[in-house]
Amino acid sequence: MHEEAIRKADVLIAALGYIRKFHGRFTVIKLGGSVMEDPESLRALLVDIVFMQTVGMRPVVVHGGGKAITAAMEKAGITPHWVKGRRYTDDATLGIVARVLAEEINADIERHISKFGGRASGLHHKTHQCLYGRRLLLEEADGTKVDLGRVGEVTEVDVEPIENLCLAGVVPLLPSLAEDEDDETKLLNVNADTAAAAVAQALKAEKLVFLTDTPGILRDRNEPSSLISSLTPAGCRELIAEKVIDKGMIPKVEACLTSLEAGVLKTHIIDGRVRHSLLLEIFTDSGIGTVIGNDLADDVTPRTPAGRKPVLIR
Ligand SMILES: Nc1ncnc2c1ncn2[C@@H]1O[C@H](COP(=O)(O)OP(=O)(O)O)[C@@H](O)[C@H]1O
Ligand SMILES: CC(=O)N[C@@H](CCC(=O)OP(=O)(O)O)C(=O)O
Repeated sequence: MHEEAIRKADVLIAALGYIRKFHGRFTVIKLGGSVMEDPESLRALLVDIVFMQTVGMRPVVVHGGGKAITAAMEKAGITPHWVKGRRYTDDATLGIVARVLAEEINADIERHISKFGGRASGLHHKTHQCLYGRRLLLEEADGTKVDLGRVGEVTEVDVEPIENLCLAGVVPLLPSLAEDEDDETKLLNVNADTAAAAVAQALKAEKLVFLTDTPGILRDRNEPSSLISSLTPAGCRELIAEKVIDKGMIPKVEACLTSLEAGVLKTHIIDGRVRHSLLLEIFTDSGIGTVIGNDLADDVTPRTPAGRKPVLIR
């Protein structure tokens, strides 16, 4: 019992350096649909976020909810349709996206955070809109325009309300919806990874953390022990060219690279299904997922069975 108590104190002391280092700094946390599907994982993550806020860090949550949107569309008899990794968004789909993200998921996260003793507040078109954007225009290789409907990209972030909530000890919660800068009565559906990157850049955040359903970036997607602990932007580009980084991981890594270029110090891709993954990544030397930063080395050393890997100062 005595030993166990001392071990607990050691853990607290080990966290102290990180708490000091990140005190008053913004960490943008992106919650993806895959993580939010599992109530137990979500609960543990929200407790981590309450912990971060309580010790004086400034967590800011940006969330998607792709799986819940798909389920709601199917219930409404609309078949989801994907174009270049984005959900084709007609007006009926946009209505569902806005309802599911802002009124259901956002409100649910807010309720849970308050149940765990924290304070959180949704920032969106029903409360206070902070993300503004324009329609996303993509082209095929032959120059033909791709029609994505009401899909957008963020062009501007109103940082003041986000900062004010953080200063007041409240966690801001932003769904990945932007107001159309060409028509203020309309919304745009934004990929949540790119929305999180836009918020991290605007806040000049210390960290941008993606919580997803894989241990991090894997060299072999079917082999969790092939986790790559740390990467440089150049290392990421090589892995994209080699198609080791593929599919849903591409927008995440690209969001990491643009954020690093814009001054965010470190970006992380971690497994939101692991209990307290956020605390383990931020408050321990070894972390649990992949960290991408300008001043890191590409570290592809496999982990030992105990999950240890070379010490890395994050
Ligand atoms: N090298 C890689 N390492 C890990 N996952 C990868 C890699 N390349 C592609 N992926 C895929 O990316 C997925 C994560 O992206 P996505 O499904 O969009 O997550 P989310 O819903 O959390 O945003 C993983 O489940 C995996 O299938
Ligand atoms: C344009 C576009 O595709 N938008 C996404 C927004 C939600 C999202 O990105 O959710 P995840 O993070 O759970 O994937 C969508 O409609 O699914």
